[in-house]
Amino acid sequence: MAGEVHFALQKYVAMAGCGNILKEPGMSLLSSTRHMSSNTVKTSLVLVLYTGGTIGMKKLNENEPCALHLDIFINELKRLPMLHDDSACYVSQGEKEISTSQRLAMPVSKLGIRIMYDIKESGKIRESKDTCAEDWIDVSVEIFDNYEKYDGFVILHGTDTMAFTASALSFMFENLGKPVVLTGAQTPIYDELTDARDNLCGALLFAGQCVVPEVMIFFDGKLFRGNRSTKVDAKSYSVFDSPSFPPLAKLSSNGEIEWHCCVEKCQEGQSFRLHTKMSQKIALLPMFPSIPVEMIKGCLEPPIEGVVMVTYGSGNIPDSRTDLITAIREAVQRGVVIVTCCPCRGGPHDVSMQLVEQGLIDIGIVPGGDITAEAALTKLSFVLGKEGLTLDERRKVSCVLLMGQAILTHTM
Ligand SMILES: NC(=O)C[C@H](N)C(=O)O
Repeated sequence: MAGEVHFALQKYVAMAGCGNILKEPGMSLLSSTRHMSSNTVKTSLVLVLYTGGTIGMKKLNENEPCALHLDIFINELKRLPMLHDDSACYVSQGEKEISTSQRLAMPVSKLGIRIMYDIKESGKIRESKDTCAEDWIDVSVEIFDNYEKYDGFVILHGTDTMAFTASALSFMFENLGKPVVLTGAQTPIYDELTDARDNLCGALLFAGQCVVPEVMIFFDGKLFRGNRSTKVDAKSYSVFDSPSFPPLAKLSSNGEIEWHCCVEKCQEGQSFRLHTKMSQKIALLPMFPSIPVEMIKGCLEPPIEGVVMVTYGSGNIPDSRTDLITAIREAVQRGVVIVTCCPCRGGPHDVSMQLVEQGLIDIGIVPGGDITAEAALTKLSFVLGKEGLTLDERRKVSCVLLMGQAILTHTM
């Protein structure tokens, strides 16, 4: 079991503000690409998994609500020159076509690469408000089953729960060596004014021509680390942000990519693995002044095995409340893993937070540092779904920053 936990530590590390080291891995993608269509134009192949969301919503009939139709979506893409170049010659070199997909080809990019892509439905097609762990499993299995065949993956997803899916996948994939980029839109691709076309183009460009071996979200010109992202705006095109981590890269209007983070490649020779056991015995507990102890007790009761406690201010809980602390201690002694998350920007990075964190540790709570609620919940779900971990290992793996020491660096 210790070995299983260790994989994550060895995977790769991304550091903020280290300049552009992705040129190297990017080149290695090109040289390893299996799909060369001619001597001059290099090609890569991306699988687009369509799960639903506003990006594909279409009203077919006045009296009916908007619905999602993959065929109509693909026909729309074929009409858009930035997303399909009909004149492109794309010979599949003997590779078998998947029956439910249709291959499209982007125009040759600034880097001289022709990105070709297949589109396929994944799981139940729906708005993302209804997404659940089964959908994460469906889409992860699609990627796992098609891993060798494609150079990168794009997941079309509704925005409401995109950060949950991105976070969950980042934990479920072990030793991922190819880019997985989630995107969607504020308005359908069929609208005259829409972010859908730019978002899909950008996601394809990153998935098809860069080696960034992680799960990411591309939106409004920015590429975010998936498990650092959160939905912050329901109206503007800047839907996502990663509050405690800079965007990995930005795509400028002239198609140039500006990298902000270094991303190291995953361990050579380690095979890609998928973990699909996700516990649903988890809960989210928001702290607020005068919170009734009954609410805390109710939230910590069996069958719940893990709780993400949303702290207030710079990461505090009302720890002068003995009724509350007693309830928490009892739950911790029963084996419940309690991890904090703090919605306040910069909160847990404050030096004084070391004292707060020490106080939380003394009570038995795992300080989650600057983890997002989405990442904390999905990480807990992943950790509690893992068989054979001791309680101590569960707590250690759930923790992001334990006394300043980074644990599971790759995932956060
Ligand atoms: N813009 C969107 O995609 C929102 C939509 N309700 C969803 O999450 O499916």
